[in-house]
Amino acid sequence: MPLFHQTMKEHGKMSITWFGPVPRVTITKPELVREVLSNKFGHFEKLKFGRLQRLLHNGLGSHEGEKWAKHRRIINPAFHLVKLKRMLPAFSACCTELVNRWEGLATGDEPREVDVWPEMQNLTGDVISRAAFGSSHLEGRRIFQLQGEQVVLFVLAMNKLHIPGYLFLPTRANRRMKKIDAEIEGILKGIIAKRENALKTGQATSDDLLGLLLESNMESNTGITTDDVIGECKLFYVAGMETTSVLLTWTMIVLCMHPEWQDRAREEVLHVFGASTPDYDGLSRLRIVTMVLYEVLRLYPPVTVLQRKTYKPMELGEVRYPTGVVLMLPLLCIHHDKDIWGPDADEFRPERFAEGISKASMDVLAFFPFSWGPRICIGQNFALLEAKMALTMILQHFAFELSPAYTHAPFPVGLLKPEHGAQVKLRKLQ
Ligand code: HEM
Repeated sequence: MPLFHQTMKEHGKMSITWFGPVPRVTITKPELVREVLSNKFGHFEKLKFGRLQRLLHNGLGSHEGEKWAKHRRIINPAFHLVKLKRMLPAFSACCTELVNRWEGLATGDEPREVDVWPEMQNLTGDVISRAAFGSSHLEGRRIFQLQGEQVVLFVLAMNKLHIPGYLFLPTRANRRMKKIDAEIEGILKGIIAKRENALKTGQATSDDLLGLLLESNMESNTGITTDDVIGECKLFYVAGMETTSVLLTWTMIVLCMHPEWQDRAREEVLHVFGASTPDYDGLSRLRIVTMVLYEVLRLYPPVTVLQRKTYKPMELGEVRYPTGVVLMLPLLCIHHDKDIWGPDADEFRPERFAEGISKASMDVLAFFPFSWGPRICIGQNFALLEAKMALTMILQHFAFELSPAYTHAPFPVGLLKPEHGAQVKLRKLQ
């Protein structure tokens, strides 16, 4: 993030820049970041991208006030521990498919080159489809392919948003975005109609996310509408698929760069599970794997910057802000701050998490890859469980190293992605 880096170098850790007529204040002191994210007095709101945002999703992540509180209350139970445990067979089924496909590729003694980034996108898209739609997950597959394309078009359109009415122009990209949106809505409406019929005749369980949303949709007055259900389903693909896929991608890349940690993680996995399918209790006991995932989330947080806007005049850290100021919280910079993490802040050292998050740095508030406060990521336990399951099964079956074709270029477009892919050589373990 060269702009943040340069601004902080020239003007210090707290600075102001202008985005056209909008003042943007960068805040990097962890206690101030925490104050913004805890939003005790409701003075901060999320940024709105209007029509463009609705083309991508219209769910929990963009709601405010009562609507947000109601949706969060309805969706929360889908992420309770007991529900997550029930999702584990779906996680392992998706991972088994991945391992089988890779085993088919890496036959013989020769290592086989694979770009693991699209592989991880497929995996996490499959996992979300199963968790959200249960038995209709195959129909959901098409959605994540379409949503993947929509995210790319969304990021390109963001750069042109300052041209008023741009979205209404019949450019090729705009027409494609609308077509994708219509196709996704069509698939979701089909899945929803099928499930509603099944619910009415008492055939379906409400265990998955769609079931929970529809149950609430059927409660008159207090429930949510069918459009809301569609908005939330779209969001789950955007929020849950790309984030976890980049976490897994960076984890594989970093474990290639640090084979000693790959060996340690594999030793632990084989010690706990041998060749068996991972279960919940075993996954919760994985210490080295957890330390590795935390250190990857610190160095390569999928979400690199959070943004909020002042909704009313307010005071923060002895500075008084008017309405409409954008507050930039560059979590990537805070995760790399040498004053907080020590002189080796840029190095991969999972052992800093050996005694948990609270002892990893000089400031317990400085690690927040899933954000903080009331709007903390609803899927963080889901994502960590999924990542542990996938990494465990990969380590059980393969050793991996970087391919000469790989170029290290973390690239923050929307999320922190590998600009030129993630080519890795896989060797099947006997
Ligand atoms: C490594 C994986 C993930 C990371 C790093 C991550 C990170 C985040 C962050 C930083 C936010 C806060 C955004 C903001 O306030 O501006 C967020 C919100 C959210 N995340 Fe995640 N996320 C991950 C996985 C998931 C998964 C798997 C799901 C769903 C299955 C999910 C669903 C959501 C939702 C619905 C919100 C909005 C919550 C609200 O506004 O109340 N995320 N995530």
